[in-house]
This record gives sequence, structure tokens and C-alpha cells, in this order.
Amino acid sequence: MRTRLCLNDVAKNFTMHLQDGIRIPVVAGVDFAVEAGECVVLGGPSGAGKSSILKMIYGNYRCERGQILVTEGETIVNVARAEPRRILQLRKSTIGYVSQFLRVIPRVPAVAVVAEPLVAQGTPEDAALAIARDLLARLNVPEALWRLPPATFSGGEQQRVNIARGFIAHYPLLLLDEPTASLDAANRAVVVDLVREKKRAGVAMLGILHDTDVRERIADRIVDVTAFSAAAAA
Ligand SMILES: Nc1ncnc2c1ncn2[C@@H]1O[C@H](COP(=O)(O)OP(=O)(O)OP(=O)(O)O)[C@@H](O)[C@H]1O
Repeated sequence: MRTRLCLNDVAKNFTMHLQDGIRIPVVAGVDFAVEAGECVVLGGPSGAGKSSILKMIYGNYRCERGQILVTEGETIVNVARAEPRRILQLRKSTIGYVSQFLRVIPRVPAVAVVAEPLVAQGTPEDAALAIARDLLARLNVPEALWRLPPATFSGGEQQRVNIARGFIAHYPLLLLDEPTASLDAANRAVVVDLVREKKRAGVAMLGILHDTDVRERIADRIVDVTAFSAAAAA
């Protein structure tokens, strides 16, 4: 199956229960698909709903209406109606999420933090650790840090550990939430290469990328969410 992600007529509002039930419309009528091997970038101004769309696909936000169809092998799963346990299964095998923020796990060395998603997918630990070391080296994380837990790392070092962790495993669908924010040019170029390698491996990617240079180098298509936020406000 070529289509890995398909959103049909998705709508999202927030209701602020502690503030007189004020309703904030975010998006409506969201319709687009992402095919295997392409990188689609969400465009539109700040507050238009890009992050909310990514969070709905990852199952962090519920949507009020519509379908979010994710291809898992020969099966199609509607994330919009899936049980939490099903969503956790999808996150292990099918949907990866790369953000700029690392959730630090106490006492676990950086190399094991990076290797963990690959081990969870069934790769033997030694092989996964070797791939993790290779990725940390590519992302210019100093070798002296690999055996330390990332809690004390600089913001940029933690971000690069997180990128390595996000790219190491094979997820047929990868969500990119500003993965290059505040990286230097050399490391941005590494992320561009990693995205191109994933494309060649047939991974479907959907991203938010404010960096226009990176966006131009990796985006096959831009989906502008302005029309979806206008539809919600109407
Ligand atoms: N958890 C939440 N509770 C209430 N409102 C929210 C929540 N998350 C997002 N919003 C609102 O939804 C709208 C869309 O926000 P979102 O973060 O999706 O936009 P964005 O396009 O990603 O913006 P940016 O480019 O600035 O990150 C905003 O008006 C925001 O205030």
C-alpha cells in the first residue's frame, strides 16, 4: 500500500472547561494524504493548527470529527477512534515522532536511550547499540558523552540525542516536529541526509519545519493549513 496516512474531514476544537467552557476552533475539513517515500510539510502562520494536526495523528489530541487512517502492514487503523492501547502499539511499530525535546530517562546512558526504539522493534541489543553509536557520531555528539545519561547535556546535545533516537528505528510513518530548530548548519545538514535516507527506504514523513532552507531541501509538497483554520472559524 502506497498511502501511509490519510486524513478525511478532520476537525478539532478545544473547550476550556475551567473558563466558562470557551470553545476555541482550531481546524476543520482537514483532508490530505502522505504516500510512502514522500515528505510533506505543514505550512501556515503561527497558531494555524500545525502542531495540533501532528498531535492528533500521534494520538495525543482527540479530534471531534473525521478519520485519521494509518497503514499498518496490510491493515488500516483509524487513529481518531482507536483505543489508547492500540495507539501505543502503533507508536512502537508504525508511527515515529521526532521533536526537538528529549524526555530524559534517569540513569540510562545516551547510547542506550538512542538504541531503545530499535531494541523494542526486535533488533539484538549489541547491533542496536552499534547503530546508535554511528548515529551519535554522525550528529557530532562527543564520544565521551555516549556512556553518560543525557540529563546534564546541553540543550543542543540533548536535541541531537533525541534526533538519533527518532531516526534509528524503522517506522513506516515519521512525524517531524521542528527537528532542526536551533541546530547549527552542520547538524541541520545531517538531519537533511537522514530524511533523504528515510525517503529512499520508503518512509512517509509529515513535518513542521520553520527553517526555510531545510524545508526547501526535503519537502516534496507543502500542505497549507490556513484553509483548515479558516474553515474552523467560519
Ligand atoms: N492544549 C491546548 N489547549 C487549548 N488551546 C490549544 C491547545 N493546543 C493548541 N491550542 C490552540 O490551538 C491553536 C493552534 O495551535 P497550534 O499549536 O496547533 O498552532 P501552530 O500552527 O502549530 O503554531 P506555531 O507555528 O506557533 O507552533 C492556537 O490558537 C492554540 O492556542
